[in-house]
Amino acid sequence: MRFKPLALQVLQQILLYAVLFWLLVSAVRAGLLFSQGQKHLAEIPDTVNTLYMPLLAQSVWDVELATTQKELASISAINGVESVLLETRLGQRLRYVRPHSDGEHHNIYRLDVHLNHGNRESLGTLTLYVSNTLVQREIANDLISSMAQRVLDFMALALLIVFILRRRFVVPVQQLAQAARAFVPGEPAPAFRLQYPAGVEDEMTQLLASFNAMRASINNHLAERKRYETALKQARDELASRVEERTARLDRLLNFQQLISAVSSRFINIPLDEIDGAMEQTLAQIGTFMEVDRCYLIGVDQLQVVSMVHEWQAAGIAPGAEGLDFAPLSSRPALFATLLREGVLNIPNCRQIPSFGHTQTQCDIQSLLMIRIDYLDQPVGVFGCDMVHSPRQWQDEEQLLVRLLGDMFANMIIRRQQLHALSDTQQQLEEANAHLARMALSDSLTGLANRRHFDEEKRQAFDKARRKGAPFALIMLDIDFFKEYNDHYGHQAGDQCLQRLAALLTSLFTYPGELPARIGGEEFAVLLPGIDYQGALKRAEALRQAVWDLNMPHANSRIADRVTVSLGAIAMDPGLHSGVEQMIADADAALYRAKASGRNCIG
Ligand SMILES: Nc1nc2c(ncn2[C@@H]2O[C@H](COP(=O)(O)OP(=O)(O)OP(=O)(O)O)[C@@H](O)[C@H]2O)c(=O)[nH]1
Repeated sequence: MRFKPLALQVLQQILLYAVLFWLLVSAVRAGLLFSQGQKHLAEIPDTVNTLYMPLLAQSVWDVELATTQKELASISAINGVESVLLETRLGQRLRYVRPHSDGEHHNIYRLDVHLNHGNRESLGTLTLYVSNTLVQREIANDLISSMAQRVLDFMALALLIVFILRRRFVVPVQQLAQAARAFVPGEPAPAFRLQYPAGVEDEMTQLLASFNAMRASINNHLAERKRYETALKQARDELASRVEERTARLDRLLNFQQLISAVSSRFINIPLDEIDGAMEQTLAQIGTFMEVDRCYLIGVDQLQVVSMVHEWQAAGIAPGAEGLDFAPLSSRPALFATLLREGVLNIPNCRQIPSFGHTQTQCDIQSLLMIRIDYLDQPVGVFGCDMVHSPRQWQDEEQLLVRLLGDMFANMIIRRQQLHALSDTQQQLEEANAHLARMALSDSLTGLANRRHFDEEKRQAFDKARRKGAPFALIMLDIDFFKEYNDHYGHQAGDQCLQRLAALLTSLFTYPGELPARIGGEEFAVLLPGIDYQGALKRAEALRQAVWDLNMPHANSRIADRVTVSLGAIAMDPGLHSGVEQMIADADAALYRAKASGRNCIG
């Protein structure tokens, strides 16, 4: 857009409105002048009659030509009178034309020339030639001169207005515009001043004040906004760091939960032989998670005697609980006594505790966190973590973790103790059961298989031999004159005799499947799988000879000076023996035959 100075615009506006105003005023004025001119023209005859006629008539009466001409000149000078013609009754014609007249006239007035006093006889005729143009010209001249005057006035006034406008308005506005252009929001600047008369207060000074106020307001606003932005940025940064911290904490809590969950699921229904390994594994997990240098679990029994020690160390860290022996905790350094009493030891800086270095074997520890593990209000152990390389301020959540793990360890220590007790009981029970089983199957006096055991085994051996078509034999034997032996040596000696014979049988029949048994008071039998009749006879003879060789004195025997036995040997004959009982009966019969044949022989 083209720049157009404000003063010029104002001037043009004033000129425009002034011209319009002047045109209006001039039109009114022209109308008034025209009306006055018309009236003046109409009044010319009366004016001449009233003002000029007396002197003119007197001069004509007196025939004073000079005066007459002078009067005619005066009449012709009346505005609108183009020329006058005086025609006297004496035939005199005097014409007087207005100077610079164009000879044009529109109205002609004829006036009778006569004296007003005395003789009113007509002295002649005065003819007036009146022209409108003269009046119009007069009006035009008036208007032109008026306009010229006003133009001059306006020019002077306009120059004055422009000068004042420029000094009081344009220049200050330009200065303000320049100041506004140079204004940099946010940069401090002194209040702007105008080159303006001092002590004046008007719209311009108000505009200046408003401009300065607006500038100050913008700067204040910007400063406040900057403060807000700074505060907002700080709040945002703080929020971001809190979110980051919170996220890390949540991650840690999640890992914490996963650790607790992993540990608890590991410990559920864990068998006794895996508990110690699981504790070691858990300590390693906890130590790694908590980023400590050592963590350890010490179990104590009801007398608070150390019963279990597990420890994990980070790489390059020496064991701390290695030196612990299995002695009462109360005999330990004061540290443990304090722990047993207080329940927890949270020592961020061990070097600040003078007694620590003297009482604790692990003098390298800088920080430690230990808790007493309780079960049903009784101490069952100690769980702790050490920092060796650097001191550590233990966090609340770490203490919580240690407590939770302590509770889980408490259960495991108790479970371990209970499983150990249960295992001991089971072992005792198994031993008792085995003893009972042995008791049920063996003879209490001699330790040989008893009758029940013999009956079960003989059936199985018989069936097996029948099934496989293998040979199978058995020997039955009975001490000769044992009643007399008892009678002579006493029942206790009789028992010892039975025991010696049993020991002999045990030493002689050691092949797999061979079973010596006591089947009656002084009756014995031997199962011989895989042995035929000839083999049975040989083994029976060897036995008889061995008994003989024992040389147990028997004073009341009627056949020898020592204890002897009679034997019956029989081998399985599938054609004769449909069951083992038939074999037993045959063996019994053979033994009977041996007895009948004089004893100390094989039937
Ligand atoms: N000391 C002792 N004696 C027993 C035991 N069991 C049985 N006897 C005795 O063994 C004796 C068996 O006597 P008998 O059946 O008459 O047989 P015997 O005297 O050996 O005569 P023969 O067999 O015909 O040679 C009885 O006197 C029983 O009291 C035992 O466990 N200990």
